[in-house]
Amino acid sequence: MLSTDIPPPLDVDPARRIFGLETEFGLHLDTGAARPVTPEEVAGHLFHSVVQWGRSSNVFLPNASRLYIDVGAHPEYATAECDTLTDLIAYDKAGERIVHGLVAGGEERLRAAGVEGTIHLYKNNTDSAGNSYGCHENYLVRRRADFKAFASALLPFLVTRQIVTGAGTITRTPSGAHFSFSPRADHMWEGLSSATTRSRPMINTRDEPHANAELYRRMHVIVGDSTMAEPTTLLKVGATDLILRLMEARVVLPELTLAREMQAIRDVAHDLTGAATVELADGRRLTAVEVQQQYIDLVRSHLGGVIAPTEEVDRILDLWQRGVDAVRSQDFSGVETELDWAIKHRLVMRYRDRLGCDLHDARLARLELAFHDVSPERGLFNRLQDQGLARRIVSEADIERAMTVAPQTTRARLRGEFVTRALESGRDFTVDWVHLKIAGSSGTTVLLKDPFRTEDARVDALLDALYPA
Ligand SMILES: Nc1ncnc2c1ncn2[C@@H]1O[C@H](COP(=O)(O)OP(=O)(O)OP(=O)(O)O)[C@@H](O)[C@H]1O
Ligand SMILES: [Mg+2]
Repeated sequence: MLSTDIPPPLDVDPARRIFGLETEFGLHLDTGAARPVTPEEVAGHLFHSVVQWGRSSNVFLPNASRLYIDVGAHPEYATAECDTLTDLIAYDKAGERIVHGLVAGGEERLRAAGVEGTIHLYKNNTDSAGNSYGCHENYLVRRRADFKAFASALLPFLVTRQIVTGAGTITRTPSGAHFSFSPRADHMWEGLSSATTRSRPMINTRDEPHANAELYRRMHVIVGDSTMAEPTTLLKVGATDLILRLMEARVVLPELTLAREMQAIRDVAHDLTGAATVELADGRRLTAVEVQQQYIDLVRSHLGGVIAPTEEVDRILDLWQRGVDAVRSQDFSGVETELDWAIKHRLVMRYRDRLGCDLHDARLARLELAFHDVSPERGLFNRLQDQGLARRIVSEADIERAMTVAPQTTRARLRGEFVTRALESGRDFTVDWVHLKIAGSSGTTVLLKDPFRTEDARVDALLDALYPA
């Protein structure tokens, strides 16, 4: 039986939103092995244990998140649907731990295949061959006829957001090396598109809401850098959410349409002084600092109106303002334990000074890579965080729980319970963002179109069906 009867949507608070983060990890094998080892072989060994229990290298986990190997042998982890930013951060961090948890088994399998080596997983955005991979942000928004114009209106914000939420990177050019705000900026080719790989847009407009398509769209932002520091992730998603809230309430945004988005995103990325200007469609020239300040001021002017004041909103606005101020004043000390680019900038510059080298030095490239290593022991970011040099938002207990238990306030709760119980029962099952199904049997499929629904009698029946009397 295919059960498509959907319960009526719950009375949904318009301020509630579903968030999800997808992260692709860089994979590298450090080995002196005599024979060549392809990334596919390494990925295969890394995912061996996953395939053992999940019968696939593309699975949904008991924490309701998705783990798979993407093209190019990049492991990808997509968080379950979260409806709070703190949950989102905890599930994002849980993903780093989960992929790191595969490393020891992968190395053992490699050893058995005659290859001694260390597997590194990097939560970064580019590899040494110049490939770019990303962190995709997903925001549930209400469906509207003018979605493309709506998405387009977000571009000036996204192009300039990197001065606060960029991951920071050493950029090497034939004429030297310099520190830039974002490694991803140079790999963006257009503003909007429904394709991802071929054209590399900032927003992917493919209409795949993973929800009731009459009510919702999924805003799929693919321009952002993967971020290590919890406050940076809070700001990246939190500030974007605030702008989306204003746009959904039909607040008129300041006229900031860019004349040439691709030129602008590169110019902003490569100018750490914040003095470079971008050209607007109306001929004005503004700095990224000025553009971001307009968005901050707009949000502030709607506090208490469209935007309910909360401690979290205060925290986002405070960090956003301090980030913009740091670029404006060129004194980065106010954000160097919170914003990824500033944390990395401080580390890189200290090593450069200590080594007496210039930014082109290969040792600094290795330092940058080690910053993104997800290993709690080897990862430099993780070590800085342990030393109190990177601030936290969530607790260790939150992250540990997020590794095995689904978010309880969204549809993910139903998926998490189904996956957990189906694995316990030993029954075959298939799951995606909107379906739960016990394989074989009578083929019962439950369609979960409402991402906010946490209770469902059809899922209870499905759970019962896992253990036939
Ligand atoms: N209705 C929804 N609105 C917003 N985000 C959602 C919704 N449903 C699921 N998500 C989130 O969207 C992300 C989907 O990740 P996934 O990697 O499967 O992306 P995709 O764009 O569908 O596919 P692919 O990466 O294969 O192109 C997850 O983080 C998930 O939590
Ligand atoms: Mg994905």
